[in-house]
Amino acid sequence: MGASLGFPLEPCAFGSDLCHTVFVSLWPPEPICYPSLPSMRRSSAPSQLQGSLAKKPRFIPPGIIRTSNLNENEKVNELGPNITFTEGETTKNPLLHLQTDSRICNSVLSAVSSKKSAREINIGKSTGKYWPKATGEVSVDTTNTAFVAATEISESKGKEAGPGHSTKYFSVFWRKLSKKKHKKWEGDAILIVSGRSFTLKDLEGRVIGRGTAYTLKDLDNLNEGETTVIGGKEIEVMGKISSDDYNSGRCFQSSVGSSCLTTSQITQKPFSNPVKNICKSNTEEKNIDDSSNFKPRHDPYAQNSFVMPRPDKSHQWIFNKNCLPLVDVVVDPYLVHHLRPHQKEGIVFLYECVMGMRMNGRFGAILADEMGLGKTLQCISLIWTLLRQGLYGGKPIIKKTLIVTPGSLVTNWRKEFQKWLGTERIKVFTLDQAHKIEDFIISPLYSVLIISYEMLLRCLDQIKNIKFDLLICDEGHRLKNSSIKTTTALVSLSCEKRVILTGTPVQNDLQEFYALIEFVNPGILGSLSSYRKIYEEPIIISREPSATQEEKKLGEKRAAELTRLTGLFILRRTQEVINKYLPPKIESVIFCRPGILQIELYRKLLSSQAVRFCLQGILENAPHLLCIGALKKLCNHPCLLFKSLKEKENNSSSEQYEEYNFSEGLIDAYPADYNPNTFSETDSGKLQVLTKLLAAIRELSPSEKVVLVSNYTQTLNILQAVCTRHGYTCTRLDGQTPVVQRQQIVDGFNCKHSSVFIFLLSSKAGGVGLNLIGGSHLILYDIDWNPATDIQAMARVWRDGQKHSVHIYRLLTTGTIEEKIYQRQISKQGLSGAVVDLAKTSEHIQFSVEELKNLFTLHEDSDCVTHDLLDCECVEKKEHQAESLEEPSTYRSCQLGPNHQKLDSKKPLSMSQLKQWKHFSGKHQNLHDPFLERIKENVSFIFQNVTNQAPVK
Ligand SMILES: Nc1ncnc2c1ncn2[C@@H]1O[C@H](COP(=O)(O)OP(=O)(O)OP(=O)(O)O)[C@@H](O)[C@H]1O
Ligand SMILES: [Mg+2]
Repeated sequence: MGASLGFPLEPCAFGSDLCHTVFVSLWPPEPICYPSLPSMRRSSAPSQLQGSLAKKPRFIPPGIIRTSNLNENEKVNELGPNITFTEGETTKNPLLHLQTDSRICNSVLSAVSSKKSAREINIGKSTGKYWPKATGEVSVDTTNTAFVAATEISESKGKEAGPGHSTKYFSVFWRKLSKKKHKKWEGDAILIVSGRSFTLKDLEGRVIGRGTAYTLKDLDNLNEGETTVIGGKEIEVMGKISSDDYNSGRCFQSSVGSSCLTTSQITQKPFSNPVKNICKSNTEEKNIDDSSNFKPRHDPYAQNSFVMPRPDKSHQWIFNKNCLPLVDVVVDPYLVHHLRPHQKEGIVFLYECVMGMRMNGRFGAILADEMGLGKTLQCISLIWTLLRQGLYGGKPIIKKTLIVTPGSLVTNWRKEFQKWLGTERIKVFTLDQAHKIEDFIISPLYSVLIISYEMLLRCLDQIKNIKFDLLICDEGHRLKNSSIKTTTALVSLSCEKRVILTGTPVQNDLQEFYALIEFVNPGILGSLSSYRKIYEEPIIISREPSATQEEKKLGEKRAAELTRLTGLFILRRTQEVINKYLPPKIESVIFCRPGILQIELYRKLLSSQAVRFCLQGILENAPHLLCIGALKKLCNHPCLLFKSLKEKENNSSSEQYEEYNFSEGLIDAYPADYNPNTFSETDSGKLQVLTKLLAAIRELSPSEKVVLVSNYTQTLNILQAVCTRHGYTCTRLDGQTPVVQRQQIVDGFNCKHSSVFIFLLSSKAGGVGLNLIGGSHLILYDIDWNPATDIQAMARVWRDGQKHSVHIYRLLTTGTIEEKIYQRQISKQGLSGAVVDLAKTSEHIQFSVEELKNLFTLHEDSDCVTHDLLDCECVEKKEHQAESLEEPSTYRSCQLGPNHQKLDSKKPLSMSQLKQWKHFSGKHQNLHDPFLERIKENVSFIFQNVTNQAPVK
């Protein structure tokens, strides 16, 4: 390619003697088509190439970075006399061509020592599926890689197309009709023509003109360069657009995400002639006499070396202005032998993103690996590599890194640095009460600052004055709202290499998704309004049941395009990739029979005026949240409801309770001398099960520990009281725990020699990010509307480093609202494949009257309403009665017939998947699980699933 480019083939002055260890770029290594720099969007439009450019300022849609103000001609001149374009290439983006042309990669690398071929970049070996390429293309193992975004989201209104006509699309310039002499085009637009009607849309997707009654001939025969007047606007046709380009939305943002040359570097730095560069580098070279800089820091040819992908020519062109030799970036072997294959893949992904190798001019990434996959280690490896090494002349890529994380994880980050790099290699600074930001600022020792989101806001002014080259936001889904203070604060930092880490899927809400993307790669999806028009609206419309085929198709295409675009810088792998490193996990959903007092109170509550009011269908101001809250409290323990009723009774401002006569008769249902502080364990089905379970664990596995999770502080108080009653040592982490103490508490629990038996955890306060591998039994005492909260909590113990088999118990009160919430979690969320966001609570859920009716029903005669709903064959055959827990999970009694689906753990558990779990009535003779055996008296039903079960010999 580019054969006609007369590039002077001058070898780089550094050189050949380094060839055996360094891959030296012979700049320019071979003839390259250098690009014309401006936005390439419509440079091929004949109207622009016909000399009319000056009077038609190019319109750049928001979000597309302008490359230069120069016009085409000027740029071509700047390329110098030796550079010409081959015919036809002036109208393309040669760089884009370069990047997608694998030959380029080959030719660059051919300058490398012949050892290269004998050598393998070892991550390729280890995963067998992933191979980094110097071209910036990346192939990712898609079996375990679910790129976040929108496979579920689908799609739009193709109103512009009338029936029976093929729709045509044109890119046009437009301006208002005017009699002025010197008229200017106002912008680019897309003209959609269908039969006798047309729609004109600007590049933000807004309709700026619409009309009918044009003769078919007029509109159908529009040709490039032709001008016409439609709907009061003058247009000039620049070219036809394929329906595919329109449907995918590419025509609106064609330079976004397409790896074409839209880099901010080019915007910021003046275009420089490679010939001049060479001269410049020759002089600079004299100043650089430390040739050892040009050696890779670690031997790239050593066995198991882990070498980062090399840059392609366009990257070199942009970032290696001084023509420094290219040096292999090799991850420290000290780290490499710990890395799992998926972590190597993740490190390459992060490296390519922050280096701008995946998308020119974009340096952001979202690593959305599921919980426990070691996002921390992947980042530490990245930081350590970039701090010490660099592609061009070996110059380190970053100097200072800022890590922002929830308060409870600040110390954990420091400990992870120590764990993986020791104390000597790197100095990290954690900001807390004892360590002030001033100390970080004045000390040259520290290259990493770890800070909580809260502290960031407090020290923002000082932090803004520090130059950070890399910004990592842990549990970064909190940045989904662009107007909150934290996001605004982080956006105000000038650092352009930004990484968000999150274990929570980010694509469920398209606007929040936009906010996260906008944070890491500002402008990549255009302005919010254009994003809405081009992606969000068509996608949402296409999901409505009333959507036409056309709308569905458009929405699907737009969703696919959004996935493609964002997939370049979002990576998500699921738990399965580390399953093999983890011990077995036995997950049980336990349906606990409610106590007598519970049932009585429950009935009373359901017949209360408040509940009746909710069911009348007037949902506005209905007290349904109040009722739901009361039922949930009752399920946890009647004493919780008693306390809140008494509080409300004494509190005259609680109009709500009075208005609906809420406590009417309820208090009377409690024994006259009821004392909530000396509560009885038998009054709550779940508490009875819990105490028996704790006793069984204590007795049968005395060395094992328990994590006990609740969403409510008051419930944790009860659970803590139970621990004290039974003499169990416990520790507690909830929203009130001071941040500085959190890690200490976690460490104390995880310590092998600690005497603490139970870790009481408030899932909302401390669920995210914590490692509680000291515990091997995790009990979820109550259920949250949001499956993400529960999933987060469950992931705390089944993690790397866990030595015991893990038991997860989810306690639900049979027949009550808890079962309904569970069903909602697994049916709605499971079916859509989505996990709602952590911040969503029942306040965000809209309930229909039907749903409320269902919620406010007590099923007293069922052992398990959830199982009744499954339509399971075992009901007739009574198979589950006979099933043994020891059977491997492949031998399930309730396999679905033709509807049988393979378990797909990438999605939350669905109803049909639940059917495939082993399940038993509490009356079952032999549960073959010593812990469950001890509790079965109070249990009506159990579902159980075993992951990573040791093979049966
Ligand atoms: N390659 C590895 N070998 C052994 N242990 C590892 C490895 N990678 C990570 N770990 C350990 O696994 C645990 C989980 O890692 P980490 O906290 O980074 O997970 P995460 O992806 O951030 O999860 P979350 O989303 O829950 O925060 C940590 O204790 C970490 O030290
Ligand atoms: Mg984490």
